[in-house]
Amino acid sequence: MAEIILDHACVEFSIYNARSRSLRNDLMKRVGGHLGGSPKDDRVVVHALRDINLHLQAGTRLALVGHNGAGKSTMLRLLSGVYEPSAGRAVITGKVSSLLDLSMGMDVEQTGRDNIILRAVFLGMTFTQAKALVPEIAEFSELGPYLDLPMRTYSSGMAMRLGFGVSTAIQPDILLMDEMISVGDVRFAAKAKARLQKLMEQARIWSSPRTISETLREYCDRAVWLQEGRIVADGPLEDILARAHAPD
Ligand SMILES: Nc1ncnc2c1ncn2[C@@H]1O[C@H](COP(=O)(O)OP(=O)(O)OP(=O)(O)O)[C@@H](O)[C@H]1O
Repeated sequence: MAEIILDHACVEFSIYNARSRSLRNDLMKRVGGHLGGSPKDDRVVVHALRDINLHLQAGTRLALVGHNGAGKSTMLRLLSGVYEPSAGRAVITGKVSSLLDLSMGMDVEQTGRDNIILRAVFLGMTFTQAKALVPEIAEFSELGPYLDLPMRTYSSGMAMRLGFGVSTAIQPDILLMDEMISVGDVRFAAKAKARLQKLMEQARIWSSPRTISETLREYCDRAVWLQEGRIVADGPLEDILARAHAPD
């Protein structure tokens, strides 16, 4: 069963060597960080998420809204298990696919073919399952002979196609995305969008902070509004969007 429970979860980042007084003061003012222990301590602690309580069950289509720096990306990383809460609990049940960093686990010195396997294993497949994926990803990514060259010879679009192909080949229970990913020319982008939509329809829990608004309305029914790392509202998408975008 797919389910995510965040129970009074907090995420903090320590920034070391923040010696400059103006930098420290500015950071504290902007992000609510506090100075570390002793007066000689040149550490600033940024509270990226504070006291988050959230329960996502199968069927949840969640949008995260909030200004820059509100904590949306940190929340996705917490939901995917990349970050552990510094306080509180995060209980994640189900297979999570995170389209946040498409090339994580890949090695630019290896060929595209080998990197399909590396990335798939990184995402939780066995070596045998990963090997079986290669023909389908090779066809989807349309890299032709480049597939047998080291990835450092690829353009950024080519690397993106490969990473996107592998990341979307795995059927997740929980799908987390940062934004609608652009993967090349118009024809390929249409093909990629169709693949992504299939994945979004099949995932049991789906969450993203940055999608084009039509997609947000098409796919999400619930929204969480974040401000300075706290949830200030959680409810039906249209209500939250109206509140979040209302003039002060
Ligand atoms: N690795 C990190 N080290 C230190 N501080 C961080 C780190 N990652 C995020 N932060 C801080 O945590 C806070 C929340 O950042 P986050 O990236 O989650 O915001 P966001 O809502 O996704 O912003 P944006 O819309 O601009 O991408 C910000 O103050 C940011 O500076």
